[in-house]
Amino acid sequence: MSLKLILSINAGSSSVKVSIFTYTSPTTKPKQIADIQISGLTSPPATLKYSRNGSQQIANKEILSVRSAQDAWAYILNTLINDHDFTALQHPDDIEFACHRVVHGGDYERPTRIDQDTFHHLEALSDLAPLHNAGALEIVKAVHDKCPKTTNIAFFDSSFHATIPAPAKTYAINQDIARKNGLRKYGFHGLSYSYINRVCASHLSKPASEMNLIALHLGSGASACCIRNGQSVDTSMGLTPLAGLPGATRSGDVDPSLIFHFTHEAGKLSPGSTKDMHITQAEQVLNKESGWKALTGTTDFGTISSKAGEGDEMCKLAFDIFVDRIVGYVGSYYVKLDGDVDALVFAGGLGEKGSALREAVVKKVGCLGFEIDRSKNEKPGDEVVVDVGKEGARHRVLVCQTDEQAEMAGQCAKESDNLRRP
Ligand SMILES: Nc1ncnc2c1ncn2[C@@H]1O[C@H](COP(=O)(O)OP(=O)(O)O)[C@@H](O)[C@H]1O
Ligand SMILES: CC(=O)OP(=O)(O)O
Ligand SMILES: [Mg+2]
Repeated sequence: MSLKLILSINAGSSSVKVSIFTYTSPTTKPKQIADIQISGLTSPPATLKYSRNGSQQIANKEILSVRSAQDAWAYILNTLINDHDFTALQHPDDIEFACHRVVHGGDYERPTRIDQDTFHHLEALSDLAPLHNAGALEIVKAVHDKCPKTTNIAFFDSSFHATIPAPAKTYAINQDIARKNGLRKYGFHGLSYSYINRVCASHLSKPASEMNLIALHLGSGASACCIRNGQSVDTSMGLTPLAGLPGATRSGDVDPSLIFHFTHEAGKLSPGSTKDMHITQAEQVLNKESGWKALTGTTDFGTISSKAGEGDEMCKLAFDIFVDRIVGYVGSYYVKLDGDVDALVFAGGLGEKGSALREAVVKKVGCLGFEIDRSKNEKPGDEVVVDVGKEGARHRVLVCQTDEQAEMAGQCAKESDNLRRP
């Protein structure tokens, strides 16, 4: 019999990333054997990258036909199955577990096997994560159809934030209605924060349960997380991933009244709604037509950052808005941690690649004891965690190559005996 595989699927708002792992037992760490991703879904043409056993097979191939998470998944599965040299994955039955990153998990606090009931519960949450859940569930359906023997497990971005205390997660609104409708802060990017906490703990030789971090996951969607003793005690996203920091197409926090002055049709159903997902014009505007795209015309922060450096006015404004909002969270979380901070951590596409952004943020929070080492910051290298702070500074600054797929695979292997279908 061939080796059993875990396939981890991460449907982000601008990308679909899939990693394939082998595993032998619940106590051994899964080994990544292939990684394939399609990114740039919000700034076409999308590009494909594929590597197997550490060697690159495809580098940045432009694929004009792919425009959605579903297209991306179909393209990825085809690429894997048609790679006849990928001997570990020759047949769909080789995949024992498919791990799906599901952004909004409502009250789910643990990874959950997806049966019909769970699927319907998650469908009901799609309206609360309009850039994510519906796409992820389409992929679940496709795996279910194409790989009938595979067990599908949902891993929730919101689970890591189940520890946020009441004052931080409660909105100051009528609590009867809040409870009835589940209106509270959930928080997202939790798979990433869980991974960041663990690998940074190992980098600093500290137990994961004693880590105090201000962690920034800055991707197409961006958030900040305050971690005390290895647990989330606050985060910037809220009921939905719209709250907090701006993103590629998201406004982040605005005065809630703003939308009624922006359009008189705020409450009407948006033409962007589908059979499975209902969103209002307000949600359409603030989730899909705002952020970097609205300010600069592009969702690629790499481009924005370099144009800002060349003096483009709107790109500079977008860059400065981001720095302004990020440092607001760093200051707030520094106070929540009573200044007892092991590190400020940058992760996610922009956090890992955006050296100018890191430099600008760290400079602004210099008064708290963070300092950047410019040469380390320019080229942090390929290690999972790298120090980019100045030696001798009061607090450390780290860059972490976060890996939501590895986080899911690790948790899946550990709990495989419980997650397997009876
Ligand atoms: N060199 C760069 N500098 C700054 N940002 C970058 C750079 N390269 C890519 N990015 C940003 O990273 C984003 C993708 O981040 P990622 O975390 O992979 O996205 P997702 O939210 O889809 O998971 C891109 O949209 C782009 O804005
Ligand atoms: C929650 C969220 O915004 O995720 P992503 O950054 O992957 O789009
Ligand atoms: Mg992401």
